Amino acid sequence: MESRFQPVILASQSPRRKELLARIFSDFQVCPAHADESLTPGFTPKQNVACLAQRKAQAVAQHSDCQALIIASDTIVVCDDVILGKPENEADAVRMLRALSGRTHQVMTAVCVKTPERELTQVSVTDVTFRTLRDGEAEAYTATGEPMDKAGAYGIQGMGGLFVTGIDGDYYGVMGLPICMLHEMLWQVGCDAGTEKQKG
Ligand SMILES: Cc1cn([C@H]2C[C@H](O)[C@@H](COP(=O)(O)OP(=O)(O)OP(=O)(O)O)O2)c(=O)[nH]c1=O
Repeated sequence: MESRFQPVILASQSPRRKELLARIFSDFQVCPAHADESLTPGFTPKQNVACLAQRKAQAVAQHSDCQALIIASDTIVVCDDVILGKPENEADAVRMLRALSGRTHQVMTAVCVKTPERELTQVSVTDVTFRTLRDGEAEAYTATGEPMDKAGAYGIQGMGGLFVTGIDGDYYGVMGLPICMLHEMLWQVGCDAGTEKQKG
């Protein structure tokens, strides 16, 4: 069975998500979502990240072909119930990295899959443990620029991986797109993405 949804649209500007979605679909469109990314007071971190992914999917759906399959995602880092999004500036990045030093935090990535008939949202949660950072390490890492477009101010797939002593959960969820969970969700909405790449 082939996907009956055309086209497949990734509602994201993230190069990591594009790279990871290419493991499932060989052909898809990329359409960055312009959605309100403010948090909702009173929501848990899980509810907030789910809501952000839904907003991104809905924003792109408004301008899309009626048979489109839209995939949107949002990633947050949660440390002691405090949500860390992308750092606002270098000082903010250093502050986040120091908060994560020597501790275990959660990375939550929500995925929203939207078809003409259905909208399905799920959240992947992964525990990530950082070793204790030495004096000056947070500043030196921030100066590389790598933290600036990433939730929690680090990239596990880059030099940020040097801080990680272990993870419990989905590595790809930490990177921004949990491909195993997404693949299962695609089945649930009636898109047979198969185990081999197919045309979107
Ligand atoms: C924790 C962590 C986050 N990230 C990234 C994934 C996300 O791209 C980013 C969190 O920001 P998001 O707001 O989830 O996504 P984005 O702005 O990059 O892209 P878009 O909204 O258009 O989809 O942090 C990593 O790349 N590696 C990591 O280890």
